[in-house]
This record gives sequence, structure tokens and C-alpha cells, in this order.
Amino acid sequence: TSWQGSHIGTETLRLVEFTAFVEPQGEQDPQQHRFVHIDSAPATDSPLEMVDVRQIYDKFPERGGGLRDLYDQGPPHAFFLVKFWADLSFPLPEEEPGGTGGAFYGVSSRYEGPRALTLSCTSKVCSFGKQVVEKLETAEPPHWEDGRFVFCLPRSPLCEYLVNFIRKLRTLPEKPMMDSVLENFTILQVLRDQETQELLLCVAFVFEVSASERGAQHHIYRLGRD
Ligand SMILES: CCCCCCc1cccc(Nc2cccc(F)c2C(=O)O)c1
Repeated sequence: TSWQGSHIGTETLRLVEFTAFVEPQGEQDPQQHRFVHIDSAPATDSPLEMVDVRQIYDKFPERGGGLRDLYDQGPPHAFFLVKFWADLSFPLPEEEPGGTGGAFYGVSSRYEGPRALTLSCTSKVCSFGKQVVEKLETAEPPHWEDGRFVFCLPRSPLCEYLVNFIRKLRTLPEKPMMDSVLENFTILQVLRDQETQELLLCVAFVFEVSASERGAQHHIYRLGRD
């Protein structure tokens, strides 16, 4: 459906903002560093390219709520793939070993839609196609703004696994090495109406590291199956 433009979303729910970030704490000017970022100003309004969902089955759990089962249930137009080039080049104060150096690692996301509902978000980290961490969240009750409901999940703390993963990844000397680690690292997010359990949005994330000085980039695809 062409109205989709280049957004992640359906008639019921649309992603308007997504940011994973780190904020050094205790410093006078805590500049937020963004690893990955999607905002609602898409580069172009051309329809999204499609990727066949079968090509990425093996990057996510297969059975028991895996990508294949989810896609079988549908609806297919609610499935998207985001390729992130993450910007991991951020200055951090010398950290005590094992600590996060007082930095706050978080994810902020915002959705909008015509219907008030209780939005639940499940996020899974997969390593070599196996689930290693799962986070379940419920958005704040939506607020009405300019003719639609806005659902906010602000500053959700990044889990220990991801904080450590990012810190270790950064220590690798070269981008190709980081990219090869990231070939086996994926994230799957499923957004549902908590009351009806209706699947509203499913976003699969795959990653590379962004080339130095380029900052975070991303490309959005529809997921299809002919
Ligand atoms: C290499 C750069 C990785 C950036 C990851 C960005 C991102 C993108 C999407 C989601 C998340 N968060 C999660 C994902 C899965 C399970 C989780 F517990 C979390 C979390 O603790 O927040 C994080």
C-alpha cells in the first residue's frame, strides 16, 4: 500500500521515533550520544523496498514465537526490517572495570495511531539465531495530540547484556571485525495490543558499525514472502 511511504507502521500503529543512546553522567554537560536513531522525517517518501522474510528466518528463533510463526500469523504488512549502521564512536570517561562509568545507556521510542490501546512491546536479543535476552514493556497510557494518540516508551534502560556487548564491541580494533561480530547479532521487537494480543508491528533489526565520522545511519525494508 503506497500510503505507507517510507515509514515503519500500519494504519493502526506507526513508529515515529526510536533512539538508543548513552549519556555520561555527572559531567556538567551530559551530551547524549546516539548509537542508532530513527525519526519521523524520512529521507524520501518513496515506497519501501522489500526483503523476503525467509532470508532472515535463521537470524531469529525459528519455533515458539519465532519470526516464522509470527509471520504465519501476520498481518504481513506489519513486518519490517531495519538495517542499522550503529555509531559506536563515543567518548566515555575512563570507566572502572566492569562498571558503566556512571553512564546511562537507554532506548527511547514513540509510536502513534488512531486508537487508544495498551501497547505492549517485547524485545529479544538473538545471538547466532538463539534468544539470549528478552524485555517486556508496556507503554505509558497514550496521550491525544494533533488528532492521534501518541504512545511513549521513554528512556528504557538498556539491559546489562547489551551494555556489556556494546562496550566489548568498541574495543575491537577494526570495523570489519565489529561487523563480523554483528553478523550474528539481531534484535526482534513485537508490539501488540495488550488487551487483544493483536500484533500491531514486528520490527527485525540487523546491524553493522557505521564508518567513522558518518554517524548512525539506517535503511528500512518491508518484510514479504511471495
Ligand atoms: C551495536 C549497537 C546495538 C544497539 C541496540 C539498539 C537497540 C534496538 C532495539 C532494542 C534494544 N533494546 C533491547 C533489545 C532486546 C532486549 C533488551 F533487553 C533490550 C534492552 O535492554 O533495551 C536496543
